[in-house]
Amino acid sequence: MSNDTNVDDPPEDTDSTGEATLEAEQSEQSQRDERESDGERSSSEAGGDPDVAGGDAEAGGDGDTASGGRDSDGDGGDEPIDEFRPGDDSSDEEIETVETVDDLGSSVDVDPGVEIDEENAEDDMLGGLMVDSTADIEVPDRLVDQVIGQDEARDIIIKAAKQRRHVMMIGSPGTGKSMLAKAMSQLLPQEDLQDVLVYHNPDDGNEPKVRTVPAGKGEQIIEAHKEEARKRNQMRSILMWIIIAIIVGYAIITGQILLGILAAGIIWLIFRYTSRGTDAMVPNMIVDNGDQRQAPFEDATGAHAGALLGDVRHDPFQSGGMETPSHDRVEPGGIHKANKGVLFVDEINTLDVRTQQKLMTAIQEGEFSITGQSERSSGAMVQTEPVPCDFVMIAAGNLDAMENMHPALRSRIKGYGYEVYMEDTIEDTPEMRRKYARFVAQEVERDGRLPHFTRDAVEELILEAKRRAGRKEHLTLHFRNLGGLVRVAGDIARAEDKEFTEREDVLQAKRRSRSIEQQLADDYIERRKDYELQVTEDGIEGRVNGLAVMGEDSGIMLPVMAEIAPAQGGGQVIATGKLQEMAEESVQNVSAIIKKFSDVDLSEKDIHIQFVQAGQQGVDGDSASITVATAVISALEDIPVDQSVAMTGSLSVRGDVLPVGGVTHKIEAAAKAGCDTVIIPKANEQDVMIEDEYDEMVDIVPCSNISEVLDVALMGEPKKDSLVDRLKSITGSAFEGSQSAVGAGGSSPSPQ
Ligand SMILES: Nc1ncnc2c1ncn2[C@@H]1O[C@H](COP(=O)(O)OP(=O)(O)OP(=O)(O)O)[C@@H](O)[C@H]1O
Repeated sequence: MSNDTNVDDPPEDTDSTGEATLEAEQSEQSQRDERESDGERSSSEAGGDPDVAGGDAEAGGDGDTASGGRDSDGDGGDEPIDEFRPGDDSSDEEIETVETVDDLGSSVDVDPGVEIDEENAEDDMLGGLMVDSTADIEVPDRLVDQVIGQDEARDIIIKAAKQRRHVMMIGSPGTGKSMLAKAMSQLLPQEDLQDVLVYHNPDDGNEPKVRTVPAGKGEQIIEAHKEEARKRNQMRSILMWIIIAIIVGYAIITGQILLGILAAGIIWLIFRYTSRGTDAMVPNMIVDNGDQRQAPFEDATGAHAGALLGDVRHDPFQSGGMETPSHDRVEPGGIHKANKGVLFVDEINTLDVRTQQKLMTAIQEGEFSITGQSERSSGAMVQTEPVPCDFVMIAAGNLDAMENMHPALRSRIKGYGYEVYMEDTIEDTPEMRRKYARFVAQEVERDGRLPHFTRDAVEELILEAKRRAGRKEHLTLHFRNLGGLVRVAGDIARAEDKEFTEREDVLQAKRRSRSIEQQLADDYIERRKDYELQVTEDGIEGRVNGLAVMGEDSGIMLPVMAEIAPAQGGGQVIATGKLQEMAEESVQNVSAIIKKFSDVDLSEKDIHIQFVQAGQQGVDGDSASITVATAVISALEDIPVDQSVAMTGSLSVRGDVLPVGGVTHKIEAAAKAGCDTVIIPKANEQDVMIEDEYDEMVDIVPCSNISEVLDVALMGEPKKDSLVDRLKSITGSAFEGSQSAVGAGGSSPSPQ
């Protein structure tokens, strides 16, 4: 045998030593088991345990033939395997040592690698970054340094990596949950990595043995076993041909040629049949970390039970020498491949309850046997010894995920780790804008084919990030969508063979990459125009152009109509479908004011409210409450509403107009629909980031009180003036005090 293999090389004396290799490994395994049962160690510590590694060396070198490949002291003795690391080999010199968490502060700020004009940083869209294009910006190597915003989540990831704690990240899609999980795997120490081998168990074929060895060692063991099997087969084959030659020779001499050929055939078959057993000696390496340069990252999102927990394949030939040995059919699950690394499960609630329970056991025990997942498969008969799965779990999802997740699993994560809510927006500061410029550089580098972005193009993207935040002086943290815009803009520039992606390309990309909701909303506006449902001229009593949000980034105009009729019994608010509740609330809010300025007794009236042509979408928040209030007051007082006005805002019982979300998209929708004036809550004034093209089309009127709303929206002096005066006298300016208590909610789940 060649001497350049390793400590596990089987000895020269093939047959006996072949057995010896396996026996030694197995006896070492059983010793280990005994030690484990004595509480001496757990399998999760196996990687660093010199006993195991030493035993391993013993196993391989049992025939005194441990080669000099790793025997650096030249004594021909056994080198303990735990001293072997992939990096030990001179051919592996280029392997970088992954920096560990100890090299990190808790909050890392990365130098963009360019000069900053501090004086003008505040006013500059790029926060004073003195660059001509993103090509001048340095992108940090480590993923954790590329994460923008989400400071709390980032600090927790760094801390959790140090302490090997589980983390649950809840938040909107595309805010960096899986990016942070990957970043964590770069922070975990690489030295702990292990290979996992599954062996045939001669005592019980249905309970394969499991053994862990330091990363890189598994490959050598497999090679040694294969070499051993090959040699044994070679010997058998020589023996077989000698016997066949003797039989054929004898047959020729005695003239019984046919009988001789038959006998030779039988001999050949017997040898073939029995030689299969030799291959069964080769272990099955189910986790191979030999080439792994960092702790493993396993994304088990949407994985079925087998992919997550491991499986044993079905064997259609279960007897007659045709069967595949059970250890060879063992497949690892994500939990096993993530051993010593990170297991990331997004939308954790989509895992079925049984799988979540098993995942819980795996987290608790740090090891989990592999068995066939399908009851009807022959794999279900097989159950391996426990396989190590000492991973850090990062569970992710949105708020629903948390509600539907197994409470005990959540408690495991919470009890042994951290929970963090991902932010949707971040304060707009010069430093942050510099990071957003770096984000563009990161995305260009990640894609690898896009032309770098000019300064103007980056400015336009940062402006879009502001716009998408829907909250004053904030930037959106929905980076996946923003990254999508970067890619579309880059693709446009690339298609035109440009050296750089320019502002014009970003503007074009914005038009092209409209969301489905935006496309629907535009289509909706067009169709309403066709049928003349959109009224944007004259005055109509009890009809108000309300505004709503569709999806995350588009607005829609939804007229509201009110009609007052004498009540049959007690007065009621009548609206259609699910909107009933919302209409009732709005009417209740306005009723206190109505009682003060009007003699009409609302309890004697039925108030009918119709959200014209509305589906359920867009009007489930309370942003339509000033719309409903205006429609009701107009119907009650018989004063027409100017149809060129659209409005959005929430109403307090005292008549204050409170802030709402999505004003930018709503204003744009009103402009598209042909309105001249849009009433918005005063508190939302700074959230307005409409595109230039709509600037000229509409007047934006911020209002803080219902009297101001009615002053703008109603027509027909002097009736209107007297109403507004009466309202002004009864509704104070309680607003100043109340607005701070209400968040704009631009990106919160419901306020629309
Ligand atoms: N905070 C961030 N900083 C920099 N880039 C980010 C950030 N968040 C997301 N990205 C970019 O967006 C891409 C998608 O993000 P990621 O897959 O981490 O989102 P997620 O929160 O896991 O979403 P989902 O829940 O839909 O899987 C990332 O690959 C990265 O390019």
